[in-house]
Amino acid sequence: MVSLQLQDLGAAYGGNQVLSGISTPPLTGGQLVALLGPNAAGKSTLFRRIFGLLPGSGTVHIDGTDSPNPIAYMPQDNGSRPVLSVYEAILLARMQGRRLKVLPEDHAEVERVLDVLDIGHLRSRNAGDLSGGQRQMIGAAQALVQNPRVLLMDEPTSALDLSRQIDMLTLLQRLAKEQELLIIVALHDIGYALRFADAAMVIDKGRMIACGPTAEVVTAEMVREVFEVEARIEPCSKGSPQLIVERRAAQPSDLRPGGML
Ligand SMILES: Nc1ncnc2c1ncn2[C@@H]1O[C@H](COP(=O)(O)OP(=O)(O)OP(=O)(O)O)[C@@H](O)[C@H]1O
Repeated sequence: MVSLQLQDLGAAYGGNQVLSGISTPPLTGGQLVALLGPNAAGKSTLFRRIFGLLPGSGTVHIDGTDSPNPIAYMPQDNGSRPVLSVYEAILLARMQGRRLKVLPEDHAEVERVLDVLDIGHLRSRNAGDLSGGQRQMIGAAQALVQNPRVLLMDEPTSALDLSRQIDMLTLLQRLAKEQELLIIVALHDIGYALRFADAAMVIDKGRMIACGPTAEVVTAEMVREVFEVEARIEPCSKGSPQLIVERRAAQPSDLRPGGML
């Protein structure tokens, strides 16, 4: 089974150090892992560093696979290629790092992901003419069609409506289990992390705060410290944990004369 371990990763843009000392225990396939952190914490940068788009210190270890391209990365905004149809854009993603000749199995894979994501009706549309949510679904298709063992997805639900958010996270949870993939999703919705993720990584100001089983990592204390919000985590009537946000946590600056309190 695939496993990914980060050791002391760092990354910088120019002279600006954005990530440092990011380490994890081995994260094994079969799990959906939520990557959590406030705006500008370094989540996208961490994905770029793991995927090899950014140089930096430290090591990314991948074991348990002989795939030449074990990792796929879905960026926050996959941009658009107005000259391609949706089908062609997904096929192009499939061929990256493979070979020049398109084989029947490549077309079969494109058909498979169109079907899995229920976006077959978009196949002939111009990839540049899609809505934000449709573009996000195409981005997911472009990552899945590469048949990765490790899938990094940067806020894959941010542009989706409520039912599609649930569909997407349910699908990722199922794919992780059925195909023993390691799927890491950056999320802003901590409630979704509690509901869907087996494990969670929390980063803040470019540092790893916690990494482990979701129930151990996502606590009211962590939410207060990292997200500056007072919240409770309580089981809903069906027994699953949910986040109940009460208010913004008081900050030292709020206590100064003229501050919020
Ligand atoms: N291409 C870049 N050049 C210079 N600085 C960058 C670049 N991309 C990101 N940064 C900076 O790196 C820091 C981390 O950004 P990053 O996009 O990784 O955060 P994030 O956790 O994904 O944020 P968000 O939740 O807002 O998407 C920020 O201070 C950001 O301004």
